[in-house]
Amino acid sequence: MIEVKNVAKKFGRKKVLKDVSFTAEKGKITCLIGINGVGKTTILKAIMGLTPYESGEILINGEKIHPATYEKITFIPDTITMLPNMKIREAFTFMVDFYDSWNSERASELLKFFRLNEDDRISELSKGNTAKVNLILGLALDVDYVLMDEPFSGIDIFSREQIADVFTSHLIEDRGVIITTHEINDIEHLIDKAVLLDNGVILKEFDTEEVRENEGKSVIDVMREVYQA
Ligand SMILES: Nc1ncnc2c1ncn2[C@@H]1O[C@H](COP(=O)(O)OP(=O)(O)OP(=O)(O)O)[C@@H](O)[C@H]1O
Repeated sequence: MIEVKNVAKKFGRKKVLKDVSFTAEKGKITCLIGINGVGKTTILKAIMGLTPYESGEILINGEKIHPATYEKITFIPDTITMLPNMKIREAFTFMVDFYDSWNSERASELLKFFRLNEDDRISELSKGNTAKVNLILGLALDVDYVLMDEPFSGIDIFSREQIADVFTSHLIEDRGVIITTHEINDIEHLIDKAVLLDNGVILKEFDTEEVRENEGKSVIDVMREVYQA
């Protein structure tokens, strides 16, 4: 489990995170929802140990992040971090060199799933295909948790559907996934848990299926109640 406990973070004098607490479990897709600039990326970076925070605590499987944790968790940023002149194949080789947890078989399977060619150069890919390669770079790692920053942002409906298919396939297996989004519509049916963020605090954290069954409400219904209250 990933446990974010009372995390506070400032950039200069601006308090971006005031008191953020939530959990994300293995085997579940947790979605961190909030408008642009609310601090979603900052939370993912804090979980990864990529940005310091003033107070609070973040635990991954009960432990604070340490070097060995990077074989258990990965972060897929919203822009690709590979050099543009690399071919997809070269990006994969780079990953092999850096991560013990790289699973070449899964990478090939994902490449086939997305109908991409390993000889394609990253700089020559469309926006949607770049997003798919970026996703493969994270999903082909045998890790417990995958953090994805806006994986559906700015890409066409067919690419979005293809990416959504990955979430319901064996390629995710029993991993814990945290996705951020400011646009819930396309992914509402995929997520197990929603975490609503605003003004530096978590306004609500809920099990989407439970709320649907017990209260007959969709994620959007709950968002309306919470954000428009
Ligand atoms: N390195 C930084 N220095 C100063 N301010 C920053 C820095 N990084 C982020 N911020 C500010 O912190 C706030 C939260 O940013 P963050 O990127 O976490 O938001 P977000 O919810 O992920 O937004 P988006 O949906 O647009 O990606 C923003 O107001 C942003 O301007």
